Amino acid sequence: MSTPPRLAVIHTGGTIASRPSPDGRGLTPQQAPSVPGLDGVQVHDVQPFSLPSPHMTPAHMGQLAALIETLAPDHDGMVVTHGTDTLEETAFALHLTLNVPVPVVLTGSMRHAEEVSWDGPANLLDAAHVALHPSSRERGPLVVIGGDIFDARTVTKIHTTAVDAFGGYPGPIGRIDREGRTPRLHYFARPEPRATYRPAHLNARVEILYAYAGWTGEGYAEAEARADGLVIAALGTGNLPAELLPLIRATDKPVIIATRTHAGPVLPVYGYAGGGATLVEAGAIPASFLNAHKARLLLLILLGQGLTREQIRAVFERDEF
Ligand SMILES: NC(=O)C[C@H](N)C(=O)O
Repeated sequence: MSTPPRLAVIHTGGTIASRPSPDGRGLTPQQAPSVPGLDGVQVHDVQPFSLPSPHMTPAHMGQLAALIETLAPDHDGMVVTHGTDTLEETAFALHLTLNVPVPVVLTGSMRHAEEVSWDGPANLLDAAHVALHPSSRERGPLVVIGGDIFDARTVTKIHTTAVDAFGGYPGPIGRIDREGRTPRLHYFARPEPRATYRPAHLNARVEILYAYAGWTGEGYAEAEARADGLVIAALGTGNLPAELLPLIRATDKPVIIATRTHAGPVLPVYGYAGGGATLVEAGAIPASFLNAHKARLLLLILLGQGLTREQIRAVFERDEF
């Protein structure tokens, strides 16, 4: 008799575990959900935290990675339930640090268990099927929401309330549907090799600044003084008002230029003061196509690994993430 597949479900909180609190003060994580309708699978539930995801920190992400590494040898697939607000950050932190052969799939819900349109059970079942499917191996941590399968590098939350709240450029890398009770899973591309990192700590201070028309650098000097590195959500292909150029030139800390635009790479093409070409010439590092909060996590991890500014530049330039 063959042994049943073993699935670990790691619960961290979020709306998928939330209900209206009895004191009428709004939704709070209260009860981890169970996977519905998974016959013939040995499910092992673990609950390291019960957090709304805005309370998630890099330290929690590090604890989660360590837990996944401990559980991986005894499981065939792993699901992580998570609040959707910072789900993409945890997924990316795991993508950068985890090196386990077992598929790891993050999911959450946009509606809570007492709403008529609760999306938790279907997302959880989809995530479980994806995690146990052999084609999900070697792809790094995945995110499954609304039947779409995303990779951790590009996925992002694109809507505050819709059930299909996740997207990102260029979009899903796969799709899961069910024919009756049978899962039908398709991937649109082959797995790719990816770099992983082993930071000694996740304590570096990395702050994000958000650019806007008329910004003359308010907040920059304070952030630069206290942080180990900065990320700027800059304009378009990675441009800033002219006032930022001398400020960036004056620091030898890593300053990563991401974009506040929702898709596309940062390219140092403009030569006017503050244009991307001048920022790079002044020492800034383009974030490639990572959004500001993912670029922040990569920088945090590279600083925790002890990399110099030039080594950090090489990682971003070569897309080693
Ligand atoms: N849909 C959700 O899970 C949102 C919730 N605020 C969270 O991220 O914990």
